[in-house]
Formats: sequence, C-alpha cells, structure tokens
Amino acid sequence: MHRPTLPIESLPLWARLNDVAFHHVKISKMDGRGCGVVCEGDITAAADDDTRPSALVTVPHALVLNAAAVGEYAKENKNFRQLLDAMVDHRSTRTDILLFLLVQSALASRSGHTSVGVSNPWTEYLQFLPETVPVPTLWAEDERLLLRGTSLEVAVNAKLSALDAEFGLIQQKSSDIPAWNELLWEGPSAVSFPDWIRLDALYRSRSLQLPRSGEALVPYLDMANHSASPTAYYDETLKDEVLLLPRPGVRISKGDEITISYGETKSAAEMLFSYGFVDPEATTGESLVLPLDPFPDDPLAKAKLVAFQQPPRIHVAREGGSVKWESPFAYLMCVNEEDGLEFRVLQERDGGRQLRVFWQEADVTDRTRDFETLTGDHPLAAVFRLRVVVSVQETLRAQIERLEATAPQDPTTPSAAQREECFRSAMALRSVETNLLKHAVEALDAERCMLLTDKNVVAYLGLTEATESDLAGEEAANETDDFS
Ligand SMILES: C[S@@+](CC[C@H](N)C(=O)[O-])C[C@H]1O[C@@H](n2cnc3c(N)ncnc32)[C@H](O)[C@@H]1O
Repeated sequence: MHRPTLPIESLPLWARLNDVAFHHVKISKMDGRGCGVVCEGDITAAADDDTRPSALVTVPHALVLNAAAVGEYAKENKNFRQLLDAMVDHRSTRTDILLFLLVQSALASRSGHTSVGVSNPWTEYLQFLPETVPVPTLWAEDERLLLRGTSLEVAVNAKLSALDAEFGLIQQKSSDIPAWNELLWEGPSAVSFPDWIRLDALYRSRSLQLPRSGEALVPYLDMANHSASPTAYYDETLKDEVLLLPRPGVRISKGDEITISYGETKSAAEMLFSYGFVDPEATTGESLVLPLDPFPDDPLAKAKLVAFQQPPRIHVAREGGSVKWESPFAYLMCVNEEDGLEFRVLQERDGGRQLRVFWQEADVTDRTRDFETLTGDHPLAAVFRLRVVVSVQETLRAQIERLEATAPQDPTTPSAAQREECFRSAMALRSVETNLLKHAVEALDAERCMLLTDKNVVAYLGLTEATESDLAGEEAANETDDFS
C-alpha cells in the first residue's frame, strides 16, 4: 500500500484543528526513539496527590479510538458496518480498531479516489506515525535469528502465524464485498501482509488502558515515550477527555523530554515484543515465560493437555533477592495412573462425550491447575515435588544451552543484515534471560538436593531401585534362558 506521510512539524496544526489543547509542550524528534513530547517551559507540580495539576495535553473524547468509537463510525458508514458484519465471528476491540485503521490507511493511500469509506481525523493522523516500529514482528529474518533461545523465539513466530491467518481471513471476507475489494485489494495500492503487520505493531505499541474508555488509541498523547523514571501520567476526566499530567512533585525544565511509564512490571521480553526496546534502566519486572512440553513417552500426555485447557508454561521471576518459578501444568504432568490419576470419558445425554479428571477417586476436572495443592497432602508429596523440580530444571537447562549455542559469535557487532537497534535489544534480552535462568537453575538445584534427603523420597527411591534391580535380574535371567 502506498503510505502518504505528513511532517511532524504539521502536527500542531492538526491538533488545533481537532481541538487538542497543549500547554508548555511540543512534539519533537528524539535521538533513537522516534518522536517524543518535550517541555517548552519550566514545570513544578505540587507534591500533594489531592491537587490535580494543570494538564499538559487535553485530548477531546471525540478523538479517542476505542471499541465504542469504531461502533459510532460504523453507524454513520454502512459500508464499514458491512465489513464489521463480515468479520462477526472474529471480532474483538483490537480487530475492530485495526479494521478501522486499515480502512483509514487505505483511504489516505487513495486520497479521495474512492466512493467507499468516510475520512476522519484519524485518516490524517495516521500519516504522522512512524513508517516502522522496532518490534520483532517487523524484524527481518536475519534479525529474528537473534531471538533464538530467548522466550520470544516461539512467541514471535506464533504471532506472525496468527497475523498471517488473520490477514488471510480479512482478505477472504472483504473481497466478497465489491466496494471493499476495490479499496483494499485491487491495483498498485492494494494492502499487503507487511501493511497488516505494521498496523498491528502500531496498535500494540501505542494502545492505552484508559480508566473509563478502556483499551484505546489516543492521538497526540501516544507520542509520549517510556521511562523507568517517568515525569507524567495519563488520566480521564468525567467528560472522557484524556489528559497528560505531570506527576506529583516533579520538576520538568524547558527542553526536557516528558515521559510516561508503559508498565512497571513488564518483563524485558514483553517490552521488546510490544514496544520494540529493552529499557536498560528498568530495575523491576525481571521475568520470563517458557512453554513446557509434556514427557514425550507419557501415554496420558494428550489427555493431560486437553484437561489442562491452557498452554502449559513455566513462569520464572526475580522477586526481591530470590528467583521464584511457577508451573501448574508441571504438577499434572508429573503424576500418573499408579499415583492415583485417572481420566474417564463420560457419555452425555445429548450424545456428546466429556473428559473428566480424577485424583485419588475424587473428580477434579475443574481443578487441573491446582495439582500442587491436590498432591500436597499425599504421603508421596515430596516425591511428586522432586519430579516437578527435576522436570522444570531440565527445561530451563535446555533453554540455557540453546541460548549459549545460538549466541552471535561477536557479541558486540551485528552482521551486515542486522540493524544495530535490533542487535542491541536482542543482546539485552539474551543477557537478562540467561542470568535469570541460571539463577533459577541454582535455586532448583538447592531444592532438589534438599528433597533428596527427605525420608519419604529416600524410602521411595530405595524401593524403586530395588524393584528396578529385581527387574534387571529377571531380564538377565530371561536373557540367559533365551541364550541357553
Ligand atoms: C507510544 S509510541 C511513542 C512515540 C514514538 N516515539 C513515535 O515516534 O511515534 C511508542 C514507541 O516509541 C518508542 N519508544 C518509547 N519509549 C522508548 C524508550 N525509552 N526507548 C526507546 N524507544 C522508545 C518505541 O519505538 C515504541 O514502540
């Protein structure tokens, strides 16, 4: 799609024409961070939380792009209504807003040479937005290789597959409607998959959770960059205007950048995935999420996955001085029929079939995430915990090995096919995750050693060893029989 652009210097005019009020601020190009909000005077905000300071920016409710605003646009535009209706089974706030943005971008690219769609302040505003966003879904293949071994390796590939499926669906549903077929899919300015990935990236990196209007895009205010020590925050008035306000007690000098926080507890992976950078100053939010595969030789693996109903994962986080981990699936994964786990398929009255899960004869179908508690008062609880600890530790060790095996040969210089900013972000993520995983493996090792001294574990392992050597003896005897 051809993307017309407007210089950021014209933004104040667009803002005035659309009733955005701004005081002591301007939007300027920042070094390495695209545009940002810059202070044009000296601001000192009262330290007292109860006095609301004067707003730096006020955006009228009419410009807030949320699910309700898309609904209003659809009321006035029956062609757009038809497009939303065609997607009826696949709608969410995100897809509604993305479809709206897709239509506004297409309208801008055809600049009035179309009878479908109605221009709106967003048709122009989109032209001030950056050509690209440094999120990994927009990285080149050689750049995405830098994420091998990190928690984003699987996540980014899964996101690209999901975007591809979503784009295919929109194309299929809208090309049956002649007006949309003409606007979106015909001629040299047809929409392409990279256009869809960019719109998704713009949405992910700029959407806010507003207290009254919910998930939304707010023009002008979305020019504010992130800092771990932010000087401003956003809020909504009772009239649903969105305000950018200085934080209580801050002093902002003329020429300083005004920043907000994109989330204090977001991990490095989440920051890179959603915003395209890793904040080197972040002191909180060190965590990661990895997929956990059931044992490949477990005959109950499939039933366990179905019964668990969610993707199985391990969550690792640094809390205070120590590293904590959590994996509800690992507890279900590590028990079997001989421990008291059972799956039954029940025939329903309407002929359907239902998978039910039993632990020690009790129906626990609705508690498959609770196996840590369910197994906690069993005489073999320490044995189950040991199995879980060993399995989680093995998964984390394998991840460290993959991180080490895929590390760039020169950790300071990107290859010719990799952009410096992608390389820097990926290396920062690799370092945070390697560190966290190593600390988690150490913590798990300490727990494993402790569990190996538990009297129930010792007795259980002694019994298993005895059974195994009996079996080995029997096998040896059989072999001798066979041989003779
Ligand atoms: C909400 S927009 C902010 C405005 C944006 N800089 C622009 O030019 O349109 C979020 C994007 O700004 C950039 N950004 C924000 N804070 C940053 C930071 N602290 N370091 C690097 N990039 C940042 C990232 O590209 C992010 O995806």
